[in-house]
Amino acid sequence: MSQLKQMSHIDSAPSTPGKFKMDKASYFNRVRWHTSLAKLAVWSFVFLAAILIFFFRSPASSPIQADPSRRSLRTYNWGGPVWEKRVRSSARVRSRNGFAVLVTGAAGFVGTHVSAALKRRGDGVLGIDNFNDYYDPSLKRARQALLERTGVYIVEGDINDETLLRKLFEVVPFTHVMHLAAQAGVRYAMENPGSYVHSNIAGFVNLLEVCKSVNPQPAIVWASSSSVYGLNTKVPFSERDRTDQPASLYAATKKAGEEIAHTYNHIYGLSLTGLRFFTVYGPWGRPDMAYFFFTRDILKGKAISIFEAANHGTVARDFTYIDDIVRGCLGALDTAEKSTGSGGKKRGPAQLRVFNLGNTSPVPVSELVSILERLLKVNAKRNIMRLPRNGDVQFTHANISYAQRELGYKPTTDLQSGLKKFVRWYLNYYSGGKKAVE
Ligand SMILES: O=C(O)[C@H]1O[C@H](OP(=O)(O)OP(=O)(O)OC[C@H]2O[C@@H](n3ccc(=O)[nH]c3=O)[C@H](O)[C@@H]2O)[C@H](O)[C@@H](O)[C@@H]1O
Repeated sequence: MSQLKQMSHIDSAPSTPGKFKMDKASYFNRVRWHTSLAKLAVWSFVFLAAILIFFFRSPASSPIQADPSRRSLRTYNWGGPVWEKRVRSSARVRSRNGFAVLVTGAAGFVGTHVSAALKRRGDGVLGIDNFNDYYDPSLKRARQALLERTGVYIVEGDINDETLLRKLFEVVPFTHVMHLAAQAGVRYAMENPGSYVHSNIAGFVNLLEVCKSVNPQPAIVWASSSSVYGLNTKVPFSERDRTDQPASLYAATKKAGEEIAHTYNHIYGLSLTGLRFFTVYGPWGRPDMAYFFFTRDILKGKAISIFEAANHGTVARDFTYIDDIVRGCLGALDTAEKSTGSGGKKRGPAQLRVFNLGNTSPVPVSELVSILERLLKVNAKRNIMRLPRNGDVQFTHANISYAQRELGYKPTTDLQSGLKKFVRWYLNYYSGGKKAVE
């Protein structure tokens, strides 16, 4: 700065002492020099501002705009002695013969409930979740806070991050993995197909790659879906039925997951149990599911679309309450045999299972709405619509005898009782419990 001042002073000094002669060329040069300096400063500022706006733009608020590639570009902070201590402490087993379980998708609906239940009974639990914005991430943060109070730590990261997964297994020799991280939702698959491939296929393969190579290999229980039954018409759906006509890309990725599980079991001796969940609902549920947004819209006085099939055919679901699903998940973990491989090689045949976890009593969607109307004491504005061709199937109905026999699975909650608990939670969570439930 002082150098600059000095230079300009020397430049403006009269060439002949006593006579000040204006040197036009040097004056204009100086003015030009100042102007270009100002221009440079302005352009640098604009350029910097553009870069800042690009990087710190707020994320897309609607799930429809969410971009999985942007999600996968996110970097997460992990590592260091304090972090490792937290991981170890969360995964510490506190009961005799308890498990050390890595729960993927721990900030998700089922993940939160399963993690809490495992922790309650003394198992060590560590969660991992990428907190993506498919639906309101603040709900995921609230679930995280809930789990933190019970001593479950959720590592923020993606199941596609191999380095992170390897690190987790280095810090904790997990005996089990409860794999619930997934891109869920049947209809959204038409809008963002890449996110299903990213989470349900690439993410699953990455997880299995890590699991097959660690010693000891963990046993894996993971979430498949009732949607693999696709366009089947024979009910109730049995695990022995065909699953080769999926109606959505979501269903196709879950079906692919079942085949991928077969491969890793066959080649590497990984113990794998797939659970076909049937439309799980309950407190802390997913806002993209019909029972959840019907509740929100009915309360707002907004019309809801109720789907029906051709010729006024009923659309129905085998809605399954979260606590029943949690019992099924724990039953699957408790009966999972050890993986048989080591050093990335199979050493003997390993367990491979698939179970339906449903309620065995399908309820028409119109009946679901009637129950909600009674609980909320508000009449819904019903807009009856033909079932769109965007991945939905007309009905689901689980045969659960295999899970009953092998896992001791026995659902006990009917839709009316389960929705009552959901509505109570919903009103409490969103409006401070001001509205009453019958
Ligand atoms: O069972 C499963 O495997 C799947 O269950 C649900 O999928 P879905 O049964 O389609 O659940 P919702 O999206 O909540 O729909 C429930 C019912 O409401 C109907 N619906 C949905 C939306 C709407 O606007 N109107 C309407 O009538 C659907 O056709 C369906 O019959 C989940 O969203 C999937 O992630 C899960 O894998």
